[in-house]
Amino acid sequence: MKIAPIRPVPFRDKVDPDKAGLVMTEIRHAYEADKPVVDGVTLTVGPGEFLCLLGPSGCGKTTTLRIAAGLEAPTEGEVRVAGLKVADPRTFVPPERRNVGFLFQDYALFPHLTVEENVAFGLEGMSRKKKQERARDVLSQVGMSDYMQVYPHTLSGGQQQRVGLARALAPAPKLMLLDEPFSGLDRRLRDQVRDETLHVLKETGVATVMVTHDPEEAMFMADSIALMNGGRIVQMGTPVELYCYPKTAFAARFFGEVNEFRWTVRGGALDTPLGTLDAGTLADGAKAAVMVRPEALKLTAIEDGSSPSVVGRVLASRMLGRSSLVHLSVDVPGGGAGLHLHARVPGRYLPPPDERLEVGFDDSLVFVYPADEAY
Ligand SMILES: Nc1ncnc2c1ncn2[C@@H]1O[C@H](COP(=O)(O)OP(=O)(O)OP(=O)(O)O)[C@@H](O)[C@H]1O
Repeated sequence: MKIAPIRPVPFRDKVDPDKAGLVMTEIRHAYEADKPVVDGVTLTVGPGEFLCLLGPSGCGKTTTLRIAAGLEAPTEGEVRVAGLKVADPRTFVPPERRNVGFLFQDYALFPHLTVEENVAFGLEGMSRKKKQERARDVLSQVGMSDYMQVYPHTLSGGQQQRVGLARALAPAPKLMLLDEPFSGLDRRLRDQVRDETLHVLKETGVATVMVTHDPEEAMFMADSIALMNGGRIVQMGTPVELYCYPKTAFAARFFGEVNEFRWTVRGGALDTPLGTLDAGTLADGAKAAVMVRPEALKLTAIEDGSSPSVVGRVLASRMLGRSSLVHLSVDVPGGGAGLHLHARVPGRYLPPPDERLEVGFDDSLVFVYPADEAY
């Protein structure tokens, strides 16, 4: 299997809508009157761009994908695939005429057809020989040339998924739609299949939208991520923008563990037990929700005779494989229970309980929100 380098895609704001793989404008959808599950979704997926729809269960991401696919007609809004209008209140182009490829978790292969016949099945308007050639080409692209004449039941889950990908790519769609395609695979296989899928899709250069509820998977696959909650896109951007600059407490929490505590703004700043933080636009006296990623905390041994400004007492240390998690208590002014914080450090680092360590932090991974929006 040929592995192509992954090249950056142009920034989506500069994408010509006529050249975009998908443009969805002000999409609304309700299965029951007055209960919208998609509520004003607007997005563009540029040529060759990989966009993940990410969000918690029930936030409307699958419905958004189904609307792009033509498996659902939107109640309001417009959908364009490769420059052609495929849905608006007066237009509805069915899925098979939208030039889209699908890969779903349960998108089963036909058991009575060989791998090659499965892939050739959806090809139209070409001779038998051409269909066979095309099927062979895409099967070679996904590394399945050696299995063309076998039946799907003899293949592993990962191999079946590769055939599913080849079948979806065979008609050279302008847009690929993937709905949690790896969730049926066990973890090790999933990592491998998703890596292969990413490289194949990038080599093909097809615009892709994938639904996932797993932020790590989204960051692994995507050029851009549309984070959804309650039927709306609450933040859209690159993985770095979402992880390092979450605009809301919801986004900060969704992308990974955060240490959280409330603090009051005094003199335009937050004078927290970890150090002084910028209060942003929060007024004096306002309550802030402070969120600190565990990997933002830096732990160092205290040298004899030194007196660091922030000291944490180790409560427990746990090895998690690639990293270690240290539970700490940091004193708060005036005594009391102390702040219970988790620090994530690379590799094996297991300081014993009660050891005292200097605590520093990387302020690019510390976020401050108005407490009334966060809780
Ligand atoms: N065919 C349907 N009829 C009625 N309600 C539906 C239908 N499909 C989905 N829903 C509801 O619409 C809401 C959004 O569902 P959707 O599947 O789009 O969300 P999701 O973010 O993909 O969630 P999940 O990850 O759990 O699939 C949910 O409350 C769901 O119960």
